[in-house]
Amino acid sequence: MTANAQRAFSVVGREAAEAASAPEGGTEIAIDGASKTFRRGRMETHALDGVELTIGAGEFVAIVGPSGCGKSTLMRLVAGLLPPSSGRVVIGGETVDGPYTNLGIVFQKPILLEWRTILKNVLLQTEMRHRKDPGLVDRAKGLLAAVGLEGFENRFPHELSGGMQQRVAIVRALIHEPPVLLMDEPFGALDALTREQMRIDLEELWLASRKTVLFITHSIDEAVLLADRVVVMSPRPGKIERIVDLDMPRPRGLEGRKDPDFIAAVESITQIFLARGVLHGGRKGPKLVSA
Ligand SMILES: Nc1ncnc2c1ncn2[C@@H]1O[C@H](COP(=O)(O)OP(=O)(O)OP(=O)(O)O)[C@@H](O)[C@H]1O
Repeated sequence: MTANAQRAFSVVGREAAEAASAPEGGTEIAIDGASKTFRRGRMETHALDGVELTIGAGEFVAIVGPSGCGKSTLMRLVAGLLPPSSGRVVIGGETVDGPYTNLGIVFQKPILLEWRTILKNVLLQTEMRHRKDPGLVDRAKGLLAAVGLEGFENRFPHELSGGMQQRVAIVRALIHEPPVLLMDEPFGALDALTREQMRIDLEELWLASRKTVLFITHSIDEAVLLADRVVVMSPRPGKIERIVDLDMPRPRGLEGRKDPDFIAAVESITQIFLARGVLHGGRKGPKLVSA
């Protein structure tokens, strides 16, 4: 699958660019002082507080933070699915003021339509956008093959494992060649081995297409192995606590874990969570040091 994915994705990217003038690579995302407070009656939840972050075109940024710190809320602001209470999100120079469609989203659950085949689940994305570019079916098949699903095009979701279904969800998010990919805990529901493989495959897909990726995860390891920068968020109301730059060579694959920079980055993020009381070392665990 490894060499296959590279090949299929660069071919798919080239064909898409030729057929639909879709941009290769990503688009810059600027989050400009975004805050969000949810209100219901007299109840207020201050979910996000003044988040300031620019994600460069083609950059892979991961966000880690404790449960409830506003990670999904931030993603929904970027996608235009929620309006910020203050501040704004700008994608490719355009202020987001409603659902932003030139992106792909992958959630923790694949959310496939049981009555549609795998191929038709993927093509749903293009049907909703009224896209009729030539070669769409071939492109969908190429992407499915690139994620190891050749021969499953005419199967139904219940015939696939959880990991395979999540691969379909990733293909569905990529079929319209969006310059931006938002991923909210995409591997959170998978077993550890499948999750590891998905992580390796995602890095390859990204290397071949260089989309701008915003990736939310609870796993420090996953964030460090995948990202160019890891954004560490504070407990609610979520603020950016620290941004960790990662300059490890790619592809990081399985070997990435041996890199001294990986070990140092995981340690430094763990210390931030220990210092904030998000993690506890246990009796034999690491001592709490102030981060
Ligand atoms: N639609 C909503 N109405 C009211 N409160 C909400 C809404 N969506 C989220 N919240 C609240 O905002 C806060 C942040 O939620 P959010 O889902 O963004 O956190 P998260 O960091 O993604 O959490 P997790 O890691 O557990 O998925 C939480 O306190 C949540 O209860």
